[in-house]
Amino acid sequence: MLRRGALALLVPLRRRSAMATPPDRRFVVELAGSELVHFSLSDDDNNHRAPPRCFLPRPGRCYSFCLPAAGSPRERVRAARLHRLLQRRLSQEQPFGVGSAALALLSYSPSREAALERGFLVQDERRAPEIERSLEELLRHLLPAPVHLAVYEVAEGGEVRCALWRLDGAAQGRQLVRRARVVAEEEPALHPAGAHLLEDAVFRSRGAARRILEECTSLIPEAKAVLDLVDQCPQHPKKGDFPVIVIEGLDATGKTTLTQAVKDSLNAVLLRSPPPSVSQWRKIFDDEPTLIRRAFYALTNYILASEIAKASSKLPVIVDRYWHSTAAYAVATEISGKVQNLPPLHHEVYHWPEDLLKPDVVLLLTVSPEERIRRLKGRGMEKTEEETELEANTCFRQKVEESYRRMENPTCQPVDASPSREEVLKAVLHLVKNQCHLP
Ligand SMILES: Nc1ncnc2c1ncn2[C@@H]1O[C@H](COP(=O)(O)OP(=O)(O)O)[C@@H](O)[C@H]1O
Ligand SMILES: Nc1ccn([C@@H]2O[C@H](COP(=O)(O)OP(=O)(O)O)[C@@H](O)[C@H]2O)c(=O)n1
Repeated sequence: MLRRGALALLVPLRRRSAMATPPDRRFVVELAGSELVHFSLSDDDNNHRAPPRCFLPRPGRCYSFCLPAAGSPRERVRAARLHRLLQRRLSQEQPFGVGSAALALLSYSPSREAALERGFLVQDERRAPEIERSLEELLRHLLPAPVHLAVYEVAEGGEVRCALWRLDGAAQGRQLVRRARVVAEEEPALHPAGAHLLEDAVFRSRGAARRILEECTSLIPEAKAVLDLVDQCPQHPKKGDFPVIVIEGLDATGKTTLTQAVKDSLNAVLLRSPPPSVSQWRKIFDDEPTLIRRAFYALTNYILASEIAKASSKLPVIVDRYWHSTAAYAVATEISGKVQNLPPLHHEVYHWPEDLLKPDVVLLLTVSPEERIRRLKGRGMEKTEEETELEANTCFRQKVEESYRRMENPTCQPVDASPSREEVLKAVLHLVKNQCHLP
């Protein structure tokens, strides 16, 4: 049974180019442990490059396919939701999941940034015929024809060979498009998804995020409610005369505790992000692909901005998370691999949006991983999927924190939040009173 709105996904994605694999197409797959493997397909007998570090379980087999990721907001929304649906099917539904794993695959062209495609590399360690059969059936059912399915095997001598098949619609037939060797490729200077962050995950303006959620109203009814709330907010709310201080940081660094204490000490207004007016819809959007989820959080920051503008005309304002959370988690989610794969310092993705009310001070609470886990356990609350991800995935946590540290104008000023509640409060009040010229 297709999920709500999934049938609408079948609105034809942009027709794929007739050539299945343009000449300079590259692939990158993220293995367990955040290791990236870059490779390409070569049928040039003079290309004696070795196969990539192996993504092929022996004596297994692998399959891969991709969806276009670039295009209009409508095309990107449908491709993102289709990708999310496939991710669920490939990890939760029989016969997948048992003895097979679906890894995130990116297909890109070094010469054509817009040619980014997102897909999966399915590892089948048992070479089970039902995996190939079920995968083909899934692709015929969910993806607009023609679909290209690559099948990888290890040939004698350790070579990795690929057969590329073209599946035309519901008909059972498939045509062999090409056979090629799989060869290792150098890691490009910039992560292939980096150039797309600004339109796919870190929105540069209220309009850019709005255009994505507008395309969701027929698929997610709550999107309309969010858009209505955003549209009631002034376009460029002005900050009042009182200081606006934002507290940022990973889960369980002590933001909730500290912001409450600072509120009491400064007789400030405490605002949280996302604001209460939209928090009932978070679970719905947290369940969506990054493109839609981050557009939701980006828009909630604009709703929060109008609340900050009003509150800061009367009292100091302390904010628990704001735009830096949205951007840092978006970057860390979209950029696979390790910290070194993040966009470089001063990249536009770290710059505050021109049309969003800017705070006076942003403090980044930092604690050791061990202290965070202690506090997570101490909090005893149900862990969100993301917190579980953070706890399980040191690499993801490092990418979030490093993204926070790279933010500019305003920067996120690190504050050691490991000491006691009282000591952290004292240090923060000292910082804030100095920087905001408070008595
Ligand atoms: N300075 C601190 N020292 C020890 N425990 C703390 C400190 N600050 C917060 N905690 C505890 O850590 C847990 C997480 O704090 P919380 O404020 O909820 O973090 P966040 O809002 O960043 O997720 C809570 O149980 C809280 O009581
Ligand atoms: N302005 C914001 C606020 C939260 N978020 C997302 O919401 C997640 C957790 O928010 P939360 O408030 O439940 O987490 P805690 O503050 O309780 O640690 C963050 O990890 C972000 O992914 C966001 O993207 N943008």
